[in-house]
Amino acid sequence: MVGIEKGKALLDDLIEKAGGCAVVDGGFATQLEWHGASINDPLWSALCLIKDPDLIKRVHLEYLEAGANVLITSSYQATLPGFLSRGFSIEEGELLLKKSVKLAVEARDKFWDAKRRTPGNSYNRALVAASIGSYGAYLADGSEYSGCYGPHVSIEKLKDFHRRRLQVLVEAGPDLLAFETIPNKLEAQILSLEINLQACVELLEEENVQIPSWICFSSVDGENAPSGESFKECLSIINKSNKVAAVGINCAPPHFIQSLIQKFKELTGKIIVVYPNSGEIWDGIAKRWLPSKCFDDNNFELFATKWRDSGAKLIGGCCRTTPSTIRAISRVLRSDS
Ligand SMILES: C[S+](C)CC[C@H](N)C(=O)O
Ligand SMILES: N[C@@H](CCS)C(=O)O
Ligand SMILES: [Zn+2]
Repeated sequence: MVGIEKGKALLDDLIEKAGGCAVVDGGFATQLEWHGASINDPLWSALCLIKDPDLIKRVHLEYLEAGANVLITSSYQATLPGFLSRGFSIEEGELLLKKSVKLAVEARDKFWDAKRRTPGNSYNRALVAASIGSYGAYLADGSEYSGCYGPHVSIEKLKDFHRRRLQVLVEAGPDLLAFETIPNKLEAQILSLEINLQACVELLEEENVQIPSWICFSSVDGENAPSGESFKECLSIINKSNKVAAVGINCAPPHFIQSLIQKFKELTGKIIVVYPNSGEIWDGIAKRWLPSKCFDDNNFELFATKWRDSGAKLIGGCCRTTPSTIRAISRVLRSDS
């Protein structure tokens, strides 16, 4: 087995060994902030790649200790234009992107080595998913939750935005790519193969990416992508790509998840991945989380089994969830698998 099939087998194996449902980590930026990192910045969590890489590794280790089977890298808002605007050269920006994968791989390997030395352990090595935040994340105006990219954003522009970062992250050697908070069909479209759609010869195909991806959407109404486009439309495009192993929802309120899993089950045969936020709402202008209908760790524990029973095979948390949330999810999924 080679290339993409080998990568998919690695993911299937992880899920199987985890008892049918593997655990994704939780809010990465949230935990950085809990440790005192100041990330109110256009680079958001990626600022720590410059300022405090040791903290990034520490947070990855905390999520592994909490039971995460998949680590998502610190590259959500790490982009070459973002680094260039801070005075870095292209080469330096590319090194920062690579560093995001390196830090997660080092944490994963350190944790795995320690576990392997424990007699009688049945620990399975975690996978590293390189985060690729949406164009809206880079814009840093909250548009990953609205899908409003304005009239001048074409498929070509989005492909140009994603292409080099995708190449660099793949070269750094993660196990998976995690496209996060995709808010509209146009952006999903560039990530998968749909030869007959507009000018779109899709990026994963063009770049002949040999590791599997997941594509996760945000949602603000619990039924559609934030742009208002239906998930039926979005998934019909993604379903045609063999490069995409899993689809799902991230950073949406947790009370939307159950019905969205049921909807996705009807629309795709791909692995379903869900990692909602706490239910708080991001105010992209004020740059802060507003309280709303929230889940605490007990709710996550209660709902994780329901989400698994509905068909999700990768479950974790996104913004405003912490290692304690992941510990609760991991404990409940392990105890009755
Ligand atoms: C997942 S959101 C909370 C990340 C931050 C956002 N892109 C911003 O920069 O405002
Ligand atoms: N994985 C991202 C958040 C996506 S909304 C991070 O915490 O950096
Ligand atoms: Zn999030």
